[in-house]
Amino acid sequence: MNAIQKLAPKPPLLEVSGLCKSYGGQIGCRDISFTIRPGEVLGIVGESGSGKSTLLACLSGQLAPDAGTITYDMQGRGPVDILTLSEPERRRLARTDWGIVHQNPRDGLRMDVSAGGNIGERPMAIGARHYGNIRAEAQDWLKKVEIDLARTDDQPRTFSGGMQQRLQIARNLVTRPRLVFMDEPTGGLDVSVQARLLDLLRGLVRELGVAAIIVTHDLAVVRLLADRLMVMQRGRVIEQGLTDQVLDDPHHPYTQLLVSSVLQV
Ligand SMILES: Nc1ncnc2c1ncn2[C@@H]1O[C@H](COP(=O)(O)OP(=O)(O)OP(=O)(O)O)[C@@H](O)[C@H]1O
Repeated sequence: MNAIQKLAPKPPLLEVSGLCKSYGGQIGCRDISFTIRPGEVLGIVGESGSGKSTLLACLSGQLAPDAGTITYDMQGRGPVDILTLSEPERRRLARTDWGIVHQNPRDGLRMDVSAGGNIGERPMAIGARHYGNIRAEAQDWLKKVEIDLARTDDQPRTFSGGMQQRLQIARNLVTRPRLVFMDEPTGGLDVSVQARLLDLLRGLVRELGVAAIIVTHDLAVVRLLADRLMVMQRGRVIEQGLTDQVLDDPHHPYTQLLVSSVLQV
């Protein structure tokens, strides 16, 4: 790589343009455009009903938008409009290049499969076959997310909420995805458990250089994890920029309310 190539900005990993989704007459999200570069973490905040989950569901292929394009730089293939991918192609993308961390770990884990099995399933789904290696990798990830190896063969239903969430994170990161979607990853957990989980997430995201889109009500979460921030209100993006800039010097009156905590999101 020459000096000019080193200095050139990385091409976008994800490019979203004019994305709209309505439910009948009800606006879900409207005219959303942004880009994410490899390794970048984008936070999305806004009050309840502002369209965060709708946007995340469209981006991660769980919901079909009414208009707009979502271009993803697929490994070995280059930029593709994910809305034109076939269903098997999109499923493969979701298993390999992407991770999805749900607010409720029950939505992202198989509760009747052991903790080790929950992690090992992902590498198996993309071709890993050697049982010893799969188990070793699963245990390596259990260690990374601070789950006692003695619990490898236990089902997640016997885990606490915080442990389940850490297991869900390990399950998603084991295949080293390039983009992870997270919906309120610390929601529903005790404050002390949230703080530890956030620390862990921050370390893993940095170590792996993974890009992430994090939807949250919690400004502390974006302050700690997100490079850039998008603020949504009534389905639209009303302000976006570097996280510290938006939070320290908010321009839109709604963002000012959010930051001054007058408004409970
Ligand atoms: N399945 C649905 N049918 C009809 N309207 C919906 C549906 N899902 C969402 N909406 C509407 O779309 C708008 C955006 O909702 P969305 O769930 O995306 O917001 P949100 O910001 O994620 O809210 P929350 O923080 O409460 O999860 C809201 O007005 C909501 O009522």
